[in-house]
Amino acid sequence: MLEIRSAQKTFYRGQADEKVALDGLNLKLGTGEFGVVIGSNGAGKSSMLNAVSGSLSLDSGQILVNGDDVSGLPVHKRAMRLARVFQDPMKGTAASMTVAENMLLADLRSKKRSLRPGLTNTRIATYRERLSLLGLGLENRLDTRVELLSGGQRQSLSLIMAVGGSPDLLLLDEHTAALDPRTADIVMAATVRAVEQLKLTTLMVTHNMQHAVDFGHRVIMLDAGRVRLEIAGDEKANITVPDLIGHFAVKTDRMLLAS
Ligand SMILES: Nc1ncnc2c1ncn2[C@@H]1O[C@H](COP(=O)(O)OP(=O)(O)OP(=O)(O)O)[C@@H](O)[C@H]1O
Repeated sequence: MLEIRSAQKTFYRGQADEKVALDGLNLKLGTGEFGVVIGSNGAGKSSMLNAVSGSLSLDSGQILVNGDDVSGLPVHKRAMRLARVFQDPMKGTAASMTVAENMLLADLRSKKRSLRPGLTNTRIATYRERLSLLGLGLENRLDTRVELLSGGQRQSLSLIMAVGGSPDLLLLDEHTAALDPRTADIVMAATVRAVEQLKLTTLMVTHNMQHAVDFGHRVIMLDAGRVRLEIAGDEKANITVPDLIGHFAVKTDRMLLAS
């Protein structure tokens, strides 16, 4: 469960280039719920994910994960409960380490630091099984250094590493945006499978309106640092890409009228 309460963040407050990134943002996501976040450039999507993961400190407001207020916790403490996959396939994995070593690193992230078992046969078997879900043959490349993988393979590995520890919250930050369409489909299919199987509470930011239509339980549209629109249930099931784009257009028309 995720709850964002009255999140406020202003960059360069009081200066000529003051930017309000989050303006009293409120959002609730139930356990196992998959929310898809859309919004124009500068709407506050990344700031929201950064505030949840702890890399951006709020001016005021709270972030609760499964009812616990994590607002004061640094990134590394929150990382034991949250997993995040970034847009850049190079970001989520350690290039000079092998696939298996990366999987082990991800496993240890959510464990107490005193417990440091190595790459045991049991672990290797588990990693093979997890990776085989992708259908990319990565389960046969456990000893390959990650820098030798393609961007799509690396991103798929990042996803499997992120969901491996069944995090309380999964943050997907345009995680398929840098991939070719076929690989993006593979990563999205693996995402949906993992989210459903593990009942992960998930927040996915995307600029891909087809993905917003096809995936998730709820579309959350941000605008100027707040939630402007939420679409769920039957409305979500029946929404089309032009409908969604129409919501962006309304904003543009309003802005034109105001100018
Ligand atoms: N580190 C920063 N310093 C100054 N201003 C920032 C910073 N990060 C974000 N902003 C500003 O905060 C506002 C929200 O930005 P944010 O990156 O959260 O939007 P976004 O919805 O993720 O946009 P995009 O779709 O372009 O990634 C913007 O006006 C942006 O210029």
